[in-house]
Amino acid sequence: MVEKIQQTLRDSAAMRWTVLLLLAFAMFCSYIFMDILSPIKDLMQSTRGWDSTAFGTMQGSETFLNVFIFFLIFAGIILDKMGVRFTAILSGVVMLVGATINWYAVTESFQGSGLDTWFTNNLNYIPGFDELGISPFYKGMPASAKFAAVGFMIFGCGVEMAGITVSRGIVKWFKGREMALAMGSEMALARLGVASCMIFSPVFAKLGGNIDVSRSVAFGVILLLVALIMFIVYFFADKKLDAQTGEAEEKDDPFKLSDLGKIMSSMGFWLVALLCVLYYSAIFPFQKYAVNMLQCNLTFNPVDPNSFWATNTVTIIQYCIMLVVAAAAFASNFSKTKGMKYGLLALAVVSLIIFCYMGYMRQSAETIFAVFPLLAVGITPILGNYVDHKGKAASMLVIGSVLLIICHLTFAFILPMFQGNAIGGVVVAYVTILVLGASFSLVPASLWPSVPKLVDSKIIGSAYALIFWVQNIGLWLFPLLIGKVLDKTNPQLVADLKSGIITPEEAAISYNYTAPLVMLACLGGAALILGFILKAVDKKKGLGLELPNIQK
Ligand SMILES: C[C@H](N)C(=O)N[C@@H](CCCCN)C(=O)O
Repeated sequence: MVEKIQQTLRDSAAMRWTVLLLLAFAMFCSYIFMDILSPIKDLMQSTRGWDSTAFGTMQGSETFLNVFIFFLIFAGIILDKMGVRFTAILSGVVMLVGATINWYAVTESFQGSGLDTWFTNNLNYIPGFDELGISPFYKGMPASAKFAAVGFMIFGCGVEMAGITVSRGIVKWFKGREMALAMGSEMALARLGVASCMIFSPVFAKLGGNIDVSRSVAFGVILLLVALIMFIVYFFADKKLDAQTGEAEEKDDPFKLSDLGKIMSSMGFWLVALLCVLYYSAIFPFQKYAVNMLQCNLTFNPVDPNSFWATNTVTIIQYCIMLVVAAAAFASNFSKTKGMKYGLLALAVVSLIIFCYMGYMRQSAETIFAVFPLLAVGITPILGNYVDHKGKAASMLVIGSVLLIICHLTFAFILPMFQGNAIGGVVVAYVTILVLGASFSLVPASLWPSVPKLVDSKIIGSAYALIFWVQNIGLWLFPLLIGKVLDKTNPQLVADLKSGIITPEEAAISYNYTAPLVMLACLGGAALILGFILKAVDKKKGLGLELPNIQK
């Protein structure tokens, strides 16, 4: 019996974790591309003429096909019918195709091309969608932003498909083993991707002293090629596993439309799905504007371009320190002795302080914001472990929502008070970003492992597809809304920009972000109310959300 169990690939811890590394690294690359333009919003405005509405519409287009053409629901069906390895490769190809289109749209070669002319004159109106104000294009949107939106829509189909596929892949390889830790680790690596893109995207855009935003996107495209290679390697490992087990597990529970009905009749599922859309709408769309929000609210003293702090060597040193923070915090999860655990945590904290100091010395918003996903890298697996052994997932959702509200209100009302105070502003920004990072660990670490408690295990794939679909509605709407609210609440700035009183460069860093931030805090408020309702429903119906995943 023992001999038979040890014959399969997933029974080897090394093989299992290697497979996880392949999947997680593919997601790391995908998350880099997802936010590749976020830290260079100002450059998109100054070099490509994308105002906040154009930027927000383009960023929001990522989820358009998933939401309105129900691609995510089809992705769930494809996943259940065709299996994890086929869908993984398909999602990798779709991401790469979309990203390549997105890259071409922001290159110099696109400017003045036939496609540029065509997109300038067309796609100004999508019948049906336009009347509802939900079109991913609008009259006057720069052609490069429209074509980039087409690419980003396709990429969005691939990346969300990859998200549910990777979750199911992890279940396939880790079920009955360290599944929560594996999921937490995968999310941690994805967060490291976001931190990496915050640091490297502006570096590539400004490489060699001349600005070219397409270089950053090209960097993202190359990484997506690497992601595809990871999925191809995974394909062979997964095929070998199926050959060993003699089963095609992914086909055991085929997707049926009636499954959707079963999921939809679960109140707990809806509360979690709604909480998910509200919470994530206040995080991911914010991430796309956060760097610009800091540029607009903090006073940066220009760093001498010839100084040590302006060199790319510092970027690389800072990135290495970031890796030390992440690795030390992550490794502390596995340390056998208390001394080792606290030693690693102390190393993580000291490295984090050095990282923050370097961010301050570099006087750049993107390196300051890079600390946000970093904290999540370190503590998401720790919190996942906590949920596994101690439970309290619903309480963690509530605490995460409270922290979210506090952070957005601090950005809206307290940070602007420090304008002109270079050190005070950066300190408030760092503390708030770190607290937001803690919130972004509490919620994902407790939300995703709660889903299996709410629906039958046979329909978990469809449940993830449905929850992603609901969440994507918010991820589509809110980047767009933030952009629109920004332009509407800064009428003087928009008028001055139009009449040439201020340059696009000046305009790009002069927005007042109060209104969008209050809007995001309200989302947190709604998530908090749902969190309390969920806690009450959990208590009444005994959903088990506060119980540990691993029962002793
Ligand atoms: C954006 C995406 N739909 C999402 O929700 N991502 C989650 C992770 C979901 C679990 C993936 N294996 C996130 O917190 O990044």
